Amino acid sequence: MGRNNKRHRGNAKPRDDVYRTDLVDKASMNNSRFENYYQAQNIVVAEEWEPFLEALRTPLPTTFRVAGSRQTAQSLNETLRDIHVPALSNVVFEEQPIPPPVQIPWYPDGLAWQFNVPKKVLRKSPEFKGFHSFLVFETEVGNISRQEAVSMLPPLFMEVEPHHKVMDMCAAPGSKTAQLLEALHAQDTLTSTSIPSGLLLANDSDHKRTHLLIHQSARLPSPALMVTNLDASIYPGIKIPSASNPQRMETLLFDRILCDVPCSGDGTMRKNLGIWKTWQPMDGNGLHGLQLRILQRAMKLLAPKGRIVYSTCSLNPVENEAVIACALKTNPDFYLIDVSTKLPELQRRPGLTSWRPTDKSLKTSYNTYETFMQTCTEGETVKAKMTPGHWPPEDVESLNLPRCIRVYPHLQDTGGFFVAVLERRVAAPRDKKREADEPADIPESKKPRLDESVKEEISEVRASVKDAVDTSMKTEAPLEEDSFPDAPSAKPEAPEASRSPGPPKAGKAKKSEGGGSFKEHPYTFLPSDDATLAGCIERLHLTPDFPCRNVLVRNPEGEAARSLYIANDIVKAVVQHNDYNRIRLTFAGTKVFAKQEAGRGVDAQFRILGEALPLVLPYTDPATIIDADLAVLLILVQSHYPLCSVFLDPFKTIMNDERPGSHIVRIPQSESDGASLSHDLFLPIWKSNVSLTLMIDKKAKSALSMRVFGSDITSPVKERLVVSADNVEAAVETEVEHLEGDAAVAEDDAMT
Ligand SMILES: C[S@@+](CC[C@H](N)C(=O)[O-])C[C@H]1O[C@@H](n2cnc3c(N)ncnc32)[C@H](O)[C@@H]1O
Repeated sequence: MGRNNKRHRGNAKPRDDVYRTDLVDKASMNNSRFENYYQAQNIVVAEEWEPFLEALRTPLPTTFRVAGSRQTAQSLNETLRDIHVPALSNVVFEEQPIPPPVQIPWYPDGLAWQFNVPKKVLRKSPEFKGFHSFLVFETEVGNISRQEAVSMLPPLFMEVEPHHKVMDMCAAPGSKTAQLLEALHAQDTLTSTSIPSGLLLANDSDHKRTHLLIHQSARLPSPALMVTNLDASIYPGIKIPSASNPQRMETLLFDRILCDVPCSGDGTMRKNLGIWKTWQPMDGNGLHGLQLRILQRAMKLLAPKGRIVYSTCSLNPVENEAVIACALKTNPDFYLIDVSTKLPELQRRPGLTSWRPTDKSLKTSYNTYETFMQTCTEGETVKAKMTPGHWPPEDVESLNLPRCIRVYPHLQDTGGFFVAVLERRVAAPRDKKREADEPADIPESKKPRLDESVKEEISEVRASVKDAVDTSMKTEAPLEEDSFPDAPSAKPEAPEASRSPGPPKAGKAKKSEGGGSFKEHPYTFLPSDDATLAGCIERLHLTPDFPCRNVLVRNPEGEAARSLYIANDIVKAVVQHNDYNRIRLTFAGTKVFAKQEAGRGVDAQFRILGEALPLVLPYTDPATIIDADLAVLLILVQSHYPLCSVFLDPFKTIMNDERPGSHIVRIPQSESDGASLSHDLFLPIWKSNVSLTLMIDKKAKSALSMRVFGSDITSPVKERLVVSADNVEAAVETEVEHLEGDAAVAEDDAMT
């Protein structure tokens, strides 16, 4: 977003309105610097130039994807295809036909969609209004993710498998992290393990943004997730015990690394209109150094035969092909993979082999670094940002740069994007491990010999480290990406600097960028015979194969007090063998159990968190799962604390006989009285002395209600029980229990 980007707060017009391209005059979407620069680069052939510019000036469609690895994904997609799309197929608004949503042709299994409907239609057309509410609800519970189409590409090229060790170097706010997590969990079913053996380490140098990322990722709770807050360009080696000899420590190398680096973001102009006004070539020139250092660090951390995906939402070759070329030249055991047959429906253009950087003066673009230098007088500050690496190397043809992918707005009505997929040839693991271990400042004597131009590049890069850090916030994924127009905010207030891609900040590097004070609670794994844990396992009917040695707590005392988390073996190994302050570990694993007051005369005990149920279910004794039906579900969804006595038998008798505490109910796939459930549903409930509660949050309850009963039938506020003469005592008891219970949950939430 441009320098003059205004922030919108309080009663000001919401950002979404201001930045809608259909509300901004097309005539103001001009920038001769931009046009001259990109014409000089020949980024598209002459006949495509006008369609390219025209597409850039047209509103970007709304795009979303159905979250892939959830049990509900397929049936939700069917609901979209078979119910919503037909219902939206003949909508006419103010005498204009409005096209229904369509599937994005290249996205696997048809799980990604797009539609292009003005906000007015979403608000006023009854058909689209209903569809919009459906999207908002399903987004809030994590079944749908609003994401720009092109931003869905990098994770697809990663080809992540559940056993992979994956790193997302610049991860916040986390839309791609969520996709990577889904891929790690791709094999989840309710009968197989829900704990992948792999790892996803998501990192971002902005501390506040790492918390947004954690919030986003909570939609797919994963014991395989870790979040750190470091500068990716100097990411330290992480120690884990060697697989062959657990007494020996080795450096963790990753099978897959995503470098979705900070960039100038001119591929997002259809959405971030401020860029039209402010674009200038130094935006990209200034970021090249940081982008290169992040990619080079990723190369050091990659396992032999591993894969790196480098991506930007910039069209600028200086931020794209130039970075790839420099990185390949300094790391000859890497090469660009030919991915031309992957996602065959994706229309793309090849990477460039020639480009002509220019500087602030914009007088001309220059063929070579040498010509550029000849035009500069000594001491011109602008030179500091231009290095030989900004230009194509002499042997550019040998690097296979056309294997990079360029996506342009006019090809398939998307944003502009760049992706390169790099693989490491097999190399001696010993050397690779040592390189990975070394931080950025490798002693001169140990450095591999480099040719002169590369040496010069590196010294320039080092000289501009501070500068690059200042500019690193230039483009961050805009945070509204995750919600639909008019949707209530589902996330904490975003930090000011991250609301939109902003201009480089002058002055010192921000404290939060991987260097300031770090105040997170430590991570303590409980002994598997911990008495509280054993009690929890017994009460929740967990099977002996439940991985109790992987349960951790996060409080200064290291006690099983209010919340229990679970992390898989590799996350545990990283936590136990690395100082969490050094790697600025902000999050590890996922919360599965929380303590809850049980009511009068019953001890507080742990309950299963609704969102963690898919994780815990494979470890639950099936004989203890209580059968219910759509009539039971209707009452649980409609009321907050229905008395056991309001249900019909056999459910009523079963629940009356159950002890107070956490239980799981199963509602089989069925249809009745207009309600329809397309697959078996498992839900956590809580039994107090005399009543039941469905233990999922309000939004999840509403989304469930819409899905099964066709509308939101949940009670807007806590209803008071209708008290008749024969249930007055029970009703009073229920109210007291829930007041106690609510207080405990509120306290618990505040603690975690
Ligand atoms: C393009 S955004 C990433 C978007 C993210 N991958 C997603 O899909 O939601 C770039 C991110 O890089 C982060 N960043 C900037 N400089 C960094 C550095 N030196 N190390 C790590 N992260 C950095 C920014 O805070 C920003 O969140």
